Amino acid sequence: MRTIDWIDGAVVLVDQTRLPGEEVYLRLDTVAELVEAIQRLRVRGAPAIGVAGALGVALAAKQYADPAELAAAVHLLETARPTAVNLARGVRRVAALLPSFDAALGEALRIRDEEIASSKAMARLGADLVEKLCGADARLLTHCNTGGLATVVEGTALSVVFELYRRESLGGVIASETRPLLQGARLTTWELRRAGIAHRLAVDSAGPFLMARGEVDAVILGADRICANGDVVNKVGSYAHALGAKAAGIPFICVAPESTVDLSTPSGADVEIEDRGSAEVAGTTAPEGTEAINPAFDVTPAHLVTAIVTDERVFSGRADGAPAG
Ligand SMILES: CSC[C@H]1O[C@H](OP(=O)(O)O)[C@H](O)[C@@H]1O
Repeated sequence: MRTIDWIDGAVVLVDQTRLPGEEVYLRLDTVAELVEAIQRLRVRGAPAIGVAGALGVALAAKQYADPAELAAAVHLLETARPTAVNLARGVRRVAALLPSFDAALGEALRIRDEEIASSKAMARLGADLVEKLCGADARLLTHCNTGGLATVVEGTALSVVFELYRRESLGGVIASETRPLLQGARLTTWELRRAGIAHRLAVDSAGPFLMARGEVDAVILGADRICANGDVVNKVGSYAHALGAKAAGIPFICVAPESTVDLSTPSGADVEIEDRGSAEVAGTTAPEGTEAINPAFDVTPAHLVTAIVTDERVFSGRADGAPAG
């Protein structure tokens, strides 16, 4: 089953807030329902929300005949979450074909199919790189969730893990839990268990120490936006893992499709980092009224990134191909 798809005139997606306990599929018939799903992370992950936004524009074309209402719906989709470039990019690409519903849906389905193909290509390129850098049986640490749940099928960084497993060249996987929403603890473990891949869970802050202790051969994770200078914007905690990898002298590998590369954004300093508010961090743990700071993403500077694997290339340094400054 795909994470998200267009079925019988509606967007159908697995509600990731119900995982790992319940695999529940939602049928969304309105733009408002889809925007809520994106904002609540019922659907999440840069490529997946790019597909969601694209399909949402088709939904809008079906729902709104009035041009002003249609434009308002498109804006709600485009701004549902600010950091992953895929969302706004997918929305804008399909919105260019409005008001035709058929043209919009056709383009949205092309974006869906492109992400499916991207996952397969990243799996091959990424597994080749891990074997080149680490030899066989690499012990990998991964952060957040980058499997099929973050795309449509297979995933980005986790598609490399799946490919190494298929090649019988995977030495182990540590999934960091990824506070506060626990994408690693809830979703990556669910995907690895379903695939029959042995793994262990670790608290986020253990990552650098496990690397220093020689228990990790490479860090492999995804991205929400790769900037022109090669800075990687990804789930908060990625930067700490990158510092740990640098200190331990092991590779730090980012895996993301070209749809996540944004050459119009010069560096990570130019990216809006979504702050999701106190409640997700303070929750029921901290005393009532405790204020929390909750950036959902952080920026790993290009100099800490060993390599970026996309569906088309493997590179280090600048993403735009310009000479290093
Ligand atoms: C393959 S994209 C995965 C990427 O998206 C996640 O963010 P969120 O769960 O908030 O949508 C995280 O940054 C992952 O690395």
